[in-house]
Amino acid sequence: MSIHLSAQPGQIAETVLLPGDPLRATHIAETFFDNPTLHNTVRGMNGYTGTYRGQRVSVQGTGMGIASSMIYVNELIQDYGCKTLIRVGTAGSYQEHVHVRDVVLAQAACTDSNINTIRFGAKTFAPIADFGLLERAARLARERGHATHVGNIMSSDTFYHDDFEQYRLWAQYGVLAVEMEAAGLYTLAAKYGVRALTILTISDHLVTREETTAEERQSTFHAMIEIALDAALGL
Ligand SMILES: O=P(O)(O)O[C@H]1O[C@H](CO)[C@@H](O)[C@H]1O
Ligand SMILES: O=c1cc[nH]c(=O)[nH]1
Repeated sequence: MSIHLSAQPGQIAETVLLPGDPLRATHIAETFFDNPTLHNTVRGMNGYTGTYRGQRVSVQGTGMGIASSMIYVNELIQDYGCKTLIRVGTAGSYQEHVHVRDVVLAQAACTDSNINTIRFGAKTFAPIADFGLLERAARLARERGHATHVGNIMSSDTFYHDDFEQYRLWAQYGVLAVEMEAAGLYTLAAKYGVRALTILTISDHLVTREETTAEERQSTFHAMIEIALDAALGL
């Protein structure tokens, strides 16, 4: 047991998928895992372990934002020995050519969060994905023909910005989309020497203002989940 997870030692697999939404965790376990067992309900943050194509795998909801998700990532690595952490999340597109339902593989994550100012002061740290995982995921996405983009994203502490248009600066620098956790995940993965990747599905569009429903966000977006599970096979 850790402070925020009630799983017993050994109950969580070395590979963990990390959706922000705990109900997406339930959906993933029920749809993709064989023999899933629920190992956490503390704070309603559902976590399950099962097998996928014969390999043990877990899924753990992290809540929204870097602050919440880093608590789970810390405990999964330090208390449960997890080695491969793949976030499967939703994101808002910053770019006209990155459409709703497209997949984004986050090669790196900018952030407006203070997490790395606290660590590194005025010097900046570049939070990046594990290259091996990224390469596997990119190959799988290409083979499956799913509209997929690889590049930089923004992990923001703020969902509702006072100035909606502030995203345009990041868009000018080629940032593809915004979510709220990847920079924290990548930073902790670097600190502890484990693999991490963030795979996102575009759920809404800051340029066109197109949106998906909460139901779609919770239970569809299967392409990214299959890419995440298959990219981790054999690791
Ligand atoms: O769909 P999830 O994984 O929660 O990810 C995105 O959705 C939430 C905001 O609606 C934030 O957590 C953001 O990162
Ligand atoms: O953080 C997020 C997630 C989805 N859509 C957004 O606009 N922001």
